[in-house]
Amino acid sequence: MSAIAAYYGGKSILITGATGFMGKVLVEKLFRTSPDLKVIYILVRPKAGQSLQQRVSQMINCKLFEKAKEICPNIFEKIRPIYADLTKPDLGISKEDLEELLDHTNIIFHCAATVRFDDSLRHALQLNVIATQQLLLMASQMPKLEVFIHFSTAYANCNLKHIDEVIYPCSVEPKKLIDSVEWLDDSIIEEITPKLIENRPNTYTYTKALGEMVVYQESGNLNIAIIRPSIVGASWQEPFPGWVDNLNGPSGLIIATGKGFLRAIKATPRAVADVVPVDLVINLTLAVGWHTAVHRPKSILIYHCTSGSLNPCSWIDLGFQVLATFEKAPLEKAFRRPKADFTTNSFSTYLWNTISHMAPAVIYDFYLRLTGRKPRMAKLMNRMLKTISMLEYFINHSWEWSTYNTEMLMSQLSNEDQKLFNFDVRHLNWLEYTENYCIGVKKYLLKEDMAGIPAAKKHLRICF
Ligand SMILES: CCCCCCCCCCCCCCCC(=O)SCCNC(=O)CCNC(=O)[C@H](O)C(C)(C)COP(=O)(O)OP(=O)(O)OC[C@H]1O[C@@H](n2cnc3c(N)ncnc32)[C@H](O)[C@@H]1OP(=O)(O)O
Ligand SMILES: NC(=O)C1=CN([C@@H]2O[C@H](COP(=O)(O)OP(=O)(O)OC[C@H]3O[C@@H](n4cnc5c(N)ncnc54)[C@H](OP(=O)(O)O)[C@@H]3O)[C@@H](O)[C@H]2O)C=CC1
Repeated sequence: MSAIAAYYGGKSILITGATGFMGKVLVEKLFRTSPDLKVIYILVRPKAGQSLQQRVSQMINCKLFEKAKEICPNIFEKIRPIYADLTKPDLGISKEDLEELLDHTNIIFHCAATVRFDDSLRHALQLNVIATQQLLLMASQMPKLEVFIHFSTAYANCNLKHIDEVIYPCSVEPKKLIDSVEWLDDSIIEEITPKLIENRPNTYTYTKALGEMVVYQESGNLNIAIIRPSIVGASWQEPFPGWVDNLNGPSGLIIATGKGFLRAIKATPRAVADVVPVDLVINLTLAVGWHTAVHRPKSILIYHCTSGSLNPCSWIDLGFQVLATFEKAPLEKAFRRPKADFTTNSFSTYLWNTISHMAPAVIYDFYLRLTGRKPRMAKLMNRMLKTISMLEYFINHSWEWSTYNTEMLMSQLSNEDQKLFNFDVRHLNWLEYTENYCIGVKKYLLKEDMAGIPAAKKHLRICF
């Protein structure tokens, strides 16, 4: 009998960010391994004119949940969507809903965040820091709460080279900053942002670091653990290989490469591509939840969920593997033949961007105009270059993360739990994983049919 699966049985679990990439995988795994759990409360905001119930239906009716629905046919009854908006006071939760949450919640997984690299400091603070603070306050009023799991990122302290499983202080107190942005004008906040984030690349990593400080400062008597994943990619094994549903992290760039838009990128070829599969992150999360609840460590433990120190893969190897997969299973209607050159300085990057990215786009737009169609390629290319400029920092630096707590936890699991909640990245075969990732991107993100591969190959023959 799995101790971890048994722990979640009969529990009332509150999840923020359940409609996001990681949140969905967390909900799915919980239902698949602990179908006897009592209820999962998910904090959801209405979006794109959809009601909460419609959002839940859309989530549960996607392919990811097929297996879980077989194992737990009453998933719909066990999910209780709660209207919430994490940018609002009291998280936008109604009084009645709040009472229900306070009375019943046993476990909290706090996944919600803004993961945008270009967010304003005000908005990133609101979601990644203030909402965390409010959720902790709510948690402190829950008599049945056993554990609070907070999702951070391995890059919260990307201003350091070696990162231990500890909380590092930021130069400005989160509370002081929160007070200040309340009365400061947006233009002034924008002006001071570079000074505040210091040598971090964006407000995301900075506010995730502040979020950790808030967790530390406001933990009170709560039983808390923090998970810090690095770059989260498609699923490795569960519930099936290659599942991914958004463009974040490497996924968007994998598509851009497969479609022949992105043919060169400024990167340190031998730097570690610290990607971790989403199912591995969720397995670790559930194991941490169980361990923290059962063993109640004296202080907040931080768990790095990274691959570089145990099973490293370089950006150049990843690039080759992506190209090799798209040779066997190309994406449909590629703009150009896939290629993945790595540039190492600003001048060659500028040259490549002009010759290999912008020039073909401008020429193609000219052709579209000549044939009476609307030009679109240069605009798309500019957008891609902007995205790359935001991600470049992460492919041109290297970090070392210690994984003492993660390894300690692994050694404490029974054989059965090590299999059912496998988070041992040493078993990951990068070649196989990357191939499944690219196929997953093709099937689940782009919704391309595998039967179209011969036509896609034929199309590539006429590409330049
Ligand atoms: C072969 C070699 C592989 C190498 C592979 C290297 C991977 C190297 C990853 C490092 C990654 C570190 C990750 C840290 C780990 C965390 O802790 S955080 C989690 C990761 N977070 C992210 O990845 C968020 C990054 N994205 C953003 O911040 C914003 O999307 C951007 C880049 C600022 C763009 O903002 P925007 O201009 O407002 O655009 P947005 O509305 O978001 O999207 C505009 C268009 O761009 C597209 N797009 C959005 N994101 C992407 C994307 N990532 N890629 C492509 N297109 C995209 C959208 O589809 C959209 O197209 P349309 O639907 O309009 O046709
Ligand atoms: N993906 C990655 O590579 C990594 C992610 N992480 C961390 O993991 C966690 C999950 O990330 P991921 O799943 O990728 O992120 P997603 O962007 O896929 O999901 C974010 C979730 O937060 C919710 N959310 C955002 N704003 C609000 C709001 N105002 N009110 C209520 N809910 C809101 C979103 O809801 P909605 O569906 O309505 O938009 C969504 O459910 C985050 O804390 C992130 O920092 C850490 C390392 C790497």
